Amino acid sequence: MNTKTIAVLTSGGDAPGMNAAVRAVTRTGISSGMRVMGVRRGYNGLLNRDVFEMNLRSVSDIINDGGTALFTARSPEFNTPEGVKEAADNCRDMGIEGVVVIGGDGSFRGARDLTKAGIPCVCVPGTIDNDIASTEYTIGFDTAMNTAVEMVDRLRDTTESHDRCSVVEVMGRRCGDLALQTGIAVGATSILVPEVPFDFQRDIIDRMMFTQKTGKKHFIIVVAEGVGGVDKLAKDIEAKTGIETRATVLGHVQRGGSPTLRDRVVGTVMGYYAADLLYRGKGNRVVVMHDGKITDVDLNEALNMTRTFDKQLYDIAHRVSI
Ligand SMILES: Nc1ncnc2c1ncn2[C@@H]1O[C@H](COP(=O)(O)OP(=O)(O)OP(=O)(O)O)[C@@H](O)[C@H]1O
Ligand SMILES: O=P(O)(O)OC[C@H]1O[C@](O)(CO)[C@@H](O)[C@@H]1O
Ligand SMILES: [Mg+2]
Repeated sequence: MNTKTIAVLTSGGDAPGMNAAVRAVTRTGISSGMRVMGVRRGYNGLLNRDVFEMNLRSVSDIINDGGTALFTARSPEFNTPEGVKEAADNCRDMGIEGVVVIGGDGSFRGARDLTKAGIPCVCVPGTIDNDIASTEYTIGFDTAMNTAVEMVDRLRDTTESHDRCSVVEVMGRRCGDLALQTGIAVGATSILVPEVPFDFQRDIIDRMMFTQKTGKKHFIIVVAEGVGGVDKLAKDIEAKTGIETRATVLGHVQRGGSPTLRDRVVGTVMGYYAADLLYRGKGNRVVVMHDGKITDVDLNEALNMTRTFDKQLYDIAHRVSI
């Protein structure tokens, strides 16, 4: 049986490209003959019934916007058995037969619970962290990487002018992908990620001293948020090397901005795919990128997968930063 009324929401941290996905879900759903409801502020919108019917023009002029036009939230109220039941009851009451959830791993766990409570969900990976095991790519990652690179390039100008060292923290709570890609692109002397334990002397100081001997006078150390501690690290580096060192946390600036071409295109294709799955009566799925192609996997299986960090790329990064 085809789903006749579906809803779409964005949840967790916003990510550039979420709007492209919302737009594609809406237009694919409507052009397939379904009603499409927009839910504001993630799972909170299901609890508060903050839901409105979308038309083809509801999603005009958002493909180029950062953030999410549906707003987002982290909802502790939903993350309880009572909250999930209330959200599912509200969906039934409002005639919502399936939900597209655009968000990160936490949002996917919420979608699994909502599916179990009788409302089939299809998940779309939208997070700048790229930390979802079932997919090679999450919407927002490319824009965030490019923003981080632009910001570190600016830091490099001042770092170089002063013969200093800059320790810069990029986002990524439990995932070093953003740090790794950014670190490579800015030629960082060291990249610290939560997936690979580091030794302060061997992986930072010795590297700085080695490159200094061959004439290097300024240094960039990229640190993932999941490693943290950049202020202390900067002090320790300065104390050990005598090189003036500054710490910078890039923070939420990395989540904003107009999405790159890649995030608009991947967001569009994943959104289309998600609405089409619900149209074909398929729930409990995650839309993923696998070998560069968009496909789907079972939601429970997706949540049981473990992510592998690209250690080979990490090693290459350090081989060439000497
Ligand atoms: N284990 C869980 N069971 C049910 N719902 C959950 C669970 N974990 C998270 N959620 C719901 O999903 C919301 C978003 O989760 P979370 O804050 O972890 O962000 P996310 O989707 O992982 O995105 P990101 O990490 O990219 O910011 C939570 O506020 C909560 O409502
Ligand atoms: O916006 P908040 O709640 O401060 O969350 C920050 C977290 O969200 C993320 O940006 C992912 O969306 C993480 O990289 C970061 O740890
Ligand atoms: Mg998450």
